Amino acid sequence: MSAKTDGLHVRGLCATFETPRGPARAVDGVDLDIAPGEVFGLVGESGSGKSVTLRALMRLVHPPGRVEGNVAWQGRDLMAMKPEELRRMRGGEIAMIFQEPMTALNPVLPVRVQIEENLRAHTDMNRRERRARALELLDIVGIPAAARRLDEYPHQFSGGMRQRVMIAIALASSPKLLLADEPTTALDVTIQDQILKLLLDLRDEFSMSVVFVTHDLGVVASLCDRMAVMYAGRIVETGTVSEVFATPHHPYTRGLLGSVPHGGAERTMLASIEGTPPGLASLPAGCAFHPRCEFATDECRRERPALEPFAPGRSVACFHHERVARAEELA
Ligand SMILES: Nc1ncnc2c1ncn2[C@@H]1O[C@H](COP(=O)(O)OP(=O)(O)OP(=O)(O)O)[C@@H](O)[C@H]1O
Ligand code: NI
Repeated sequence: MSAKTDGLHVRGLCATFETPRGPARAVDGVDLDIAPGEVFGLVGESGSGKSVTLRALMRLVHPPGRVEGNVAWQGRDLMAMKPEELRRMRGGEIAMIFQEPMTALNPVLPVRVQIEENLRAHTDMNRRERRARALELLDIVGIPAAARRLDEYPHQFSGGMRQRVMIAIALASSPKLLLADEPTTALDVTIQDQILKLLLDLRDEFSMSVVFVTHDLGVVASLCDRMAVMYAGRIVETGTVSEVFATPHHPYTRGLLGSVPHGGAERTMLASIEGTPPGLASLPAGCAFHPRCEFATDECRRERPALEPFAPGRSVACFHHERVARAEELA
């Protein structure tokens, strides 16, 4: 593992669950490098392992689930951290936001108390400073009449406002890394846009890194610097967003991007691809994507392609990636 001391560096991350059909590797050898201030998009079909990746790297996969691999954050080894140290890190330097805010919010505590709790746990502010900062945070996330709303309970907020409350709580600790798992999917489009814009502003203000899990390619195009595409627990392609959108090298990426106009930042969900994703406990031999792939050859049915660099900053796990890229250029 490299000795880089800033950002997030993940090597060989695996997460395994026991299922009635045998062990299922939901995350299988994932590598990630996220620089400070970088916004990184993680995409892939439902079940490809995006959420488990985020949980695994925060060590939130509980037994009998197992996690292996190396995760270094600012030069510190998250996998070797004591539970106490890890708890301080989570919700502190590293914050997480999810699709469903009610799971992250405490229904019986006013919003003010929840923000101030987080400030108390993760900053050395005194009581007066915490009060002032709580108000400021609700303001930052764009909640109107923040002073009045501070003493309300989560259920008194609408879906979009509740999402903002969750973000305000997450940001109370001034995180350096935000793990965002489809935090806007449940909201209507205008509110989604406001919250995404807010996240970008906050990225600038706090210079935090963001790992963004989403099904929305428009979000990736307008928000993210680099991206990775996951299939059956593995990363099959990575690169800058503009390069991957312009010339996908993996047939799966090509399929996902199918409906996106080149360089377009329209709100476009991942295209659906013919066939279904494989069951994790019974992956096909060779490349897991081969049964759905129009480029597949005997080699693909026999051997599993490794994720390999083919250009600066670009990697792909496909024996035929040059053919795929050419097909894209001809299209
Ligand atoms: N606790 C668990 N026990 C067993 N299997 C699990 C567990 N958690 C997740 N999985 C399996 O791991 C695989 C990856 O799930 P994950 O939630 O990461 O997918 P995802 O890419 O986030 O999908 P979505 O886009 O629907 O959120 C799935 O097959 C899922 O069923
Ligand atoms: Ni998920």
